[in-house]
Amino acid sequence: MKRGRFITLEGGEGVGKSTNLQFIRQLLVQKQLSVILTREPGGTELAEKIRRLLLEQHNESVTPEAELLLMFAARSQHIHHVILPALAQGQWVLSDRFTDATYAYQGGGRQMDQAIIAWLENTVQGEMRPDLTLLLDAPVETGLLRARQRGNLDRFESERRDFFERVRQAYLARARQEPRRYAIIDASLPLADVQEQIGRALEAITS
Ligand SMILES: Nc1ncnc2c1ncn2[C@@H]1O[C@H](COP(=O)(O)OP(=O)(O)OP(=O)(O)O)[C@@H](O)[C@H]1O
Ligand SMILES: Cc1cn([C@H]2C[C@H](O)[C@@H](COP(=O)(O)O)O2)c(=O)[nH]c1=O
Repeated sequence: MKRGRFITLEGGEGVGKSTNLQFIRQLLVQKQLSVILTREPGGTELAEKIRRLLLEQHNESVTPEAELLLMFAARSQHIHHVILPALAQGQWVLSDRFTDATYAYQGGGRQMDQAIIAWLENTVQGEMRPDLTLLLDAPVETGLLRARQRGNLDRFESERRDFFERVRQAYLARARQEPRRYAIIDASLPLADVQEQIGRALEAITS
């Protein structure tokens, strides 16, 4: 059986990942592809519990190292119980965030050493990497305004603006380093224009 493809959707807070995940699913289904939607941190029962620990506010501060290790603990469960089995069955896997988010949030936002992230990436994932990554990029203020309209802020959404500026720049730097895997989508435009760009980016991988 032909192995499925692994597509990830990345970007800062409120840039429209959840909204466009459904749109991408429809595009792939129209092409007769079998698709599963998933997310990080999360995607399995245990990984979703870790997600709750990561996103909720705590009375004690969370160290950057604890945060980083929890991200990769959840990722290991997700890869072995969901992503790899689905790809082996020929399904296409569409994930709302993956390891590029770790480089952006823990590497860029928290300013952790990229070499440590790369070591964890290689240890947990081996050679497994996404086939295509769509980076929804918008000015920090645009995304935060959209996200904050939803109400309650989680532990990440409560960060300061300079944190999100570093996240955005880290994402853009990675996208420029790996232009064959990444498509940068201007997510500040109206939804129809965003989806036109996404449709074009998917053409190459689906045709
Ligand atoms: N291009 C767009 N123009 C205007 N509003 C948009 C656009 N895309 C999404 N939105 C709106 O912005 C809000 C945030 O979108 P969405 O939840 O899809 O973002 P997200 O990236 O998944 O957010 P988060 O990372 O915080 O979970 C929603 O209310 C959505 O309807
Ligand atoms: C995978 C991953 C995620 N994060 C952060 C980014 C977001 O603030 C939350 C996830 O919530 P959302 O609904 O997807 O916005 O987690 C991170 O810091 N590092 C990661 O590797």
